[in-house]
Amino acid sequence: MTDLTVENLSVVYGQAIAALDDVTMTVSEGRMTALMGANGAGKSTVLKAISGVLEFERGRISTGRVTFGGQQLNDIPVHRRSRMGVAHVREGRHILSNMTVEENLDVAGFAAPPRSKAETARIADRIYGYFPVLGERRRGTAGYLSGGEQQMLAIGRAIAAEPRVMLVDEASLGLAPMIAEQIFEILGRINADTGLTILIVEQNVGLALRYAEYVYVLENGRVALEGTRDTIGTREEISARYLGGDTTLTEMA
Ligand SMILES: Nc1ncnc2c1ncn2[C@@H]1O[C@H](COP(=O)(O)OP(=O)(O)OP(=O)(O)O)[C@@H](O)[C@H]1O
Repeated sequence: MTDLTVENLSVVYGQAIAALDDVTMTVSEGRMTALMGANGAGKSTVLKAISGVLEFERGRISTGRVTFGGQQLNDIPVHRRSRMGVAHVREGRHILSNMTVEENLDVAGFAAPPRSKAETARIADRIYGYFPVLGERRRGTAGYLSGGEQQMLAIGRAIAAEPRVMLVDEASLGLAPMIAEQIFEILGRINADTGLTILIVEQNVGLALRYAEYVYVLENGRVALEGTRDTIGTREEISARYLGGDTTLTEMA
């Protein structure tokens, strides 16, 4: 099994800021798993420790390990992790604003092993199949896309690298509920069609519980709750207990 595991992971930024404390999680192959929690709970740090970008932020794993398919990732540099199939859609939609949609996908494909022109076109077509609006605007400048379209492109760029596991950080942030729902519906479809393992960080409890099969909730850098979608509790309970009862985070159109 190509499971992704985080075992007894503690992470520190700089000399002293403890962001994660003994976190253990399993992201099972082929599943969509969600990681929830209030602001500052440590959600993004988990994703950064998995993809390796932690090192760019003066963060380090103080104890514990990250493994993918049984192989320890801790000391493997970011570019090699992405070659191994770990894709990270970071918060804030990292796209190349001055390039076209098509160029964004081409450049992202360089993270994968070299491929032919025909293969590149086939993968782009698959991405346009999931996100038709990107296909319609393939020659348009990425920076002029709407927020939702830019989020779609950020996800498309991850898929262009043909990952084995995709980490998606707060895909719904700042988007209209309908657009966020649409993006999650597509993520669910990609997961179902291709069996791609997906780990989402999400503050919108309603969305996370609708699309993820298994859910972890972080509180102050520790796993406070975990369970399957059906057993973990209602979105009202999770919101009240772990997100300060902020219903704006759980409301859906
Ligand atoms: N680059 C950094 N340098 C120093 N401290 C950091 C850094 N990144 C995060 N932290 C701290 O680590 C803790 C966890 O942050 P993290 O971003 O992982 O939380 P989060 O749950 O993703 O929050 P949010 O929902 O606000 O994005 C917080 O206390 C945060 O201030």
